[in-house]
Amino acid sequence: MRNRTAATTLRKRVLIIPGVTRHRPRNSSLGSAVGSPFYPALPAVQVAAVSASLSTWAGLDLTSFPTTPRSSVSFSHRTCFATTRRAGPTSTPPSSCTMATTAEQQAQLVETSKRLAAFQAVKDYLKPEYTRIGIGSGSTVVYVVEAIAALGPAVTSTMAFYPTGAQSEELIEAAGLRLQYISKLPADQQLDVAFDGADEVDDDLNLIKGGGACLWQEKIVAASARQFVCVADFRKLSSRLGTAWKKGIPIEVLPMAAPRVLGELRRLGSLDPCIRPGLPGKAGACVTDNGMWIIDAPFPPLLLSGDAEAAAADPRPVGTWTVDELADRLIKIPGVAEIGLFYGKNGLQVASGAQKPVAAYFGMADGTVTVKTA
Ligand SMILES: O=C[C@H](O)[C@H](O)[C@H](O)COP(=O)(O)O
Repeated sequence: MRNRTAATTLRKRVLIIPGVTRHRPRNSSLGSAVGSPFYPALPAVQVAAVSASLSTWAGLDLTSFPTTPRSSVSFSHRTCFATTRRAGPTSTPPSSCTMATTAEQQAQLVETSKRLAAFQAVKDYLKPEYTRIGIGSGSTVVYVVEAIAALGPAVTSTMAFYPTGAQSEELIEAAGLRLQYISKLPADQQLDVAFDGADEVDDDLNLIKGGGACLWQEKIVAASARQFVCVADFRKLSSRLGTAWKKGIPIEVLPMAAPRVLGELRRLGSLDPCIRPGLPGKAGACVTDNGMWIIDAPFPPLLLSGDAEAAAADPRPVGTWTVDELADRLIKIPGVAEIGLFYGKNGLQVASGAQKPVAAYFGMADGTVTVKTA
């Protein structure tokens, strides 16, 4: 009863904006962005509600939420809206979680959030009839593999798993899943689905990836899948790329070209781009699975196409780009192997080669999972 009341209250707060298929609470901080030159049109991303006995299904111990009273962590059917914000500290957990005071508690909260999102994404997108599954890189994907392995051989024995690098290759093998390589995938065939993490996700489901120095193989695997599904925690949910993730856009470069690429990046308005160090594990530059280096290139928050159209009358500040504009410029710089912007189309819009996810799952700090779909 308590939860039904909460859901009803939230539904009453939904604002219907003509021409926009997005749901948002009236008091969302995004409200102040509506009508501003850079944030005039809310993108066509639907924010769906997810809940439903997830803890039971995922086998989670809710007491692992260190600070939220058990009674307030509800998985019964309740509406959960995206908490997307325009800028600033978008990763600040809701007030119900501010009791997570120690670093250890915060870290635990993040891990639990990742795991919740991973189990829900696998539940929703891994169909028993699928045979080819892409597995991305990073700390969140660990839980994706855990969720898949938990389905047991009855479901997974007919599936082959395609890694995006050395880490995911090890994850697949350690989970007892069948390893296969994207180089063996016939050109006229696709993966059924690929799961991967992200460093930041914007309102149009553009992504920043590569924070862990994996992006090139990830992009190939994502673009080889009919559906790419992103799994993340609440810190990654953002309105515009570059607001929460301040380290810059990861760019994989040929080492001998790095100085020239840095120069080009500065000319495009990047604020202090730099070669990522391998420290503390390795002296010198960070070397990717592909023998390349990573340059991290910070830019001012990236606009969506709708932002740019509305701002056409005003000259944009130097270095202010839309995601698509910047990505198209970066990928053309000689020496750039691949960029950590996943942008353009998703698997619902094109038959193959899509970089953007069809859905992004965010484990929230209050124990719910928010899903954004294309
Ligand atoms: O380079 C790493 C990959 O792009 C990861 O998917 C991304 O950094 C997210 O990693 P995590 O799940 O550890 O936050």
